[in-house]
Amino acid sequence: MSHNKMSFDELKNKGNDFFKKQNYEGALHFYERALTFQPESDVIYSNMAAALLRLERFYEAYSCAEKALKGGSNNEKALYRLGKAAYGMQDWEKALDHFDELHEKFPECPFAVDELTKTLDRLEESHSGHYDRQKLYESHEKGLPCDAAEYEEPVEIVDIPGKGKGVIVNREVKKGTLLMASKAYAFVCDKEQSLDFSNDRNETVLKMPKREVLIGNSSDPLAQELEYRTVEKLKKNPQTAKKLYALYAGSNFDRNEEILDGVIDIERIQKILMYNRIQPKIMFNSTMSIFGEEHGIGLWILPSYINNSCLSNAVFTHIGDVGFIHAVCDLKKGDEVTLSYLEPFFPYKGRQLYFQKFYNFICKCHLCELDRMDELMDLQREEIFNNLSAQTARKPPREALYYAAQSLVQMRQTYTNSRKELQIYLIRILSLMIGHSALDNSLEEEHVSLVQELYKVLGEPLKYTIAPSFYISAASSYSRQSKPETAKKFLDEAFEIEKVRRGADRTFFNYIFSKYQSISTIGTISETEDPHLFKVIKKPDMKITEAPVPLREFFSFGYEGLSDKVLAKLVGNNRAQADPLNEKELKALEEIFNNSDYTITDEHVSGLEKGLKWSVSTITPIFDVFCLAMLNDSLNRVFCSINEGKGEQTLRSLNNLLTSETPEPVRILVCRALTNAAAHDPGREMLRSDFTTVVSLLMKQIQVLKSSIQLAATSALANLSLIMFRNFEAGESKPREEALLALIKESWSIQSIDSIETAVRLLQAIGTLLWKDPSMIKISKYGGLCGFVGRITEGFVDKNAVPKSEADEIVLLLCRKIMALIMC
Ligand SMILES: C[S@@+](CC[C@H](N)C(=O)[O-])C[C@H]1O[C@@H](n2cnc3c(N)ncnc32)[C@H](O)[C@@H]1O
Repeated sequence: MSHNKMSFDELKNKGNDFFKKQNYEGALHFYERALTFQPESDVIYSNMAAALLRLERFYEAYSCAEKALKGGSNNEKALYRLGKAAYGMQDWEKALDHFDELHEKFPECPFAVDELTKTLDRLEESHSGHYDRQKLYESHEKGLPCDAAEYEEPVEIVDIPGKGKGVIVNREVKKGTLLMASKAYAFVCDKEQSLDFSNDRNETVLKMPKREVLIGNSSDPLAQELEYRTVEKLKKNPQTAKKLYALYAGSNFDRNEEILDGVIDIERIQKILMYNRIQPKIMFNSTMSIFGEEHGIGLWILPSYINNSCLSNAVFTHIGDVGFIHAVCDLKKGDEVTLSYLEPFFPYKGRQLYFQKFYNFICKCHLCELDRMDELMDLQREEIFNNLSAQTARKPPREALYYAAQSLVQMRQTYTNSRKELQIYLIRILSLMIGHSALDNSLEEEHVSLVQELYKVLGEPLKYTIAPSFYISAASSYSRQSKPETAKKFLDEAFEIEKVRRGADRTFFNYIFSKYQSISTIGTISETEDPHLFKVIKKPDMKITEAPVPLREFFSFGYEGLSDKVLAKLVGNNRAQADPLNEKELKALEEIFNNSDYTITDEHVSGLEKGLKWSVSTITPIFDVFCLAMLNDSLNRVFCSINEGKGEQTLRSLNNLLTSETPEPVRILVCRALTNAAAHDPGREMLRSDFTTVVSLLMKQIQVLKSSIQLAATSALANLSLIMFRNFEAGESKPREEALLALIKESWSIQSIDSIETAVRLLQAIGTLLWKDPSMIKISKYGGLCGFVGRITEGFVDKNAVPKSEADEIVLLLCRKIMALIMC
């Protein structure tokens, strides 16, 4: 039937069909046409309200629900939709009135009480500023919307000479006070990065009334998506144009200009986003916080009015799209609220360039004024720091600390006493030293005392941007040294800071801490006497008890899981050989197998040598023994040393066996032998002698879809990464690059990973391979390693869902850690 000839009922039914199929735009089209027959139809208005609610076009939904209510046929639905629309408009009073009426008139309505309770919660938040952060956090983690009201009681927007508009406090407030809470106008979470932000969206924007189109000028997909969502929000709720267009958009735009309804001023929106969007990861380096997992980019209207100070008196944090601003100093009535648009970690010149380039202003805050007066000294400081960075770049941690300690003395001398609290370069050196000391377990004492030293140097405001992660890392160190008391002290300090900067109470802090502290200290905090503090990672089912990156020790395949059948098979297979092992040699291999206290003799060596020449169909029991022999210092030397032993020959034979013609059980054992070879120096030397080939061959084994072979190969790979990492620390970088290239090259042929243990090993191997080397990170970035890491992770964990097991969590954490490494 032609649509033009449809009756009212047919149009209504058609609309309902579309609604059921969740095509709300389609439904609206037919409802609107039905209205041409019956312009006052309350049923149609009520249905339209429902469709508009689904489309989040709250203002129109409200007006349709009002009309439906006037018609009066089904007041229950109309009232409910009216309340929902008011809720979407964040008009809590109105929503409360409608839900109240709904409850009163229709006490049986199943939704009324829930909606009333929710609305009352929002009203309470908007008046008291009390939020259930854990609930918000859990919603966000589950990918659900974060339901929260705005709060702005203690602040006001005013004109600030020389800065345009700004925010002041309208009363005296104490440090830690919540100054505002704001629901983002538009928001994109980092977790969504893997989503395909569709390309044809630009077209939608182009079709709209506009002045000029510049869309797509930003290359960051998150920023582009934010722009898209901002425009979408405005399109759906044009009534919000006024508050959006009132934001600062640079000197070429008059924020008071009347803009016709429905006009999407793209150029202005882009400028508004440029000047006002908040991206904590980049601006405040919040990876340094234990809450660093919550990242995103958003436009928050009220916080957009806050100006910059490099030593800000407030701090921005967010849970999903709900932004919070807390005072981090006591403030007097009328004081301007400030945020640091950029970590003050950056030196003066860098900060100024950043502000000029991205925000078009010259910062005259207290820190910048001091730095400006001190500019010559700052140049000298920069030089000292840059020299130190170059000097320590590829040095082992101990040596790096030695140089840094000297620079620290030099740096101290560049500061006069009057600059006690603002010694950014001292902080930078100390942070660098903390970073180095964290790489070496034997430097734990130094690590902790450096953190303490940093604390003395940090001024109040800096504590809130820089400190918590350092406290946590010192707490972990003490915990590892079995000093739970001191560990707890540091953890308490971290809590005190998080209490101020994000209003965390102890329960929430512990909740987040137990969930995320493992990002930086995964699997390394041992149980302490205070189990509620260091609950940490429970042992996952699959025995992934440790998953550190970079790896701390070599993996090895031990005696567990071997049965006496191996020996019986050895004896049996020996009988079938043309040149069998003699009694003494058999006995010697038995000793290796039983790990009895043996001193190596010629028979141990000759037995293995002979055995390794057996055919692939009979060789497995020999390999079982050979794997164990690799763990023995002397046998490892005999078979692996390049200079004194048969290293070259052994590696060649092992490599030759890693072809597809070799039966899988043998290849598994070869991978295990390669893994175990790393147990001693000669074995490491052997593996180092031809990294590239070994890495390629191991990666090929991962292409076989079987857990045992994948696990053996990834374990060997992880060991190789650790060898390379250690050599890199000692100044050698070339083989690492070659190995990485080989890994990337082979990675594309890996279809699937069979077990979560393998995923963990592989991620650890990759993380260790990249650790701390900018050139490797560059290769990874451009070589597409991120995609590979993402694929490994996605095979096990839905990135947007809550991990179901500890093992899932470890995979996710490793993935995040590697991504952070690559994307930083
Ligand atoms: C996020 S907005 C802040 C609110 C803005 N002042 C307004 O009028 O809406 C950022 C812009 O504010 C101005 N601004 C921020 N901090 C400033 C400061 N410390 N000194 C001068 N201007 C500043 C710059 O123009 C910057 O691009």
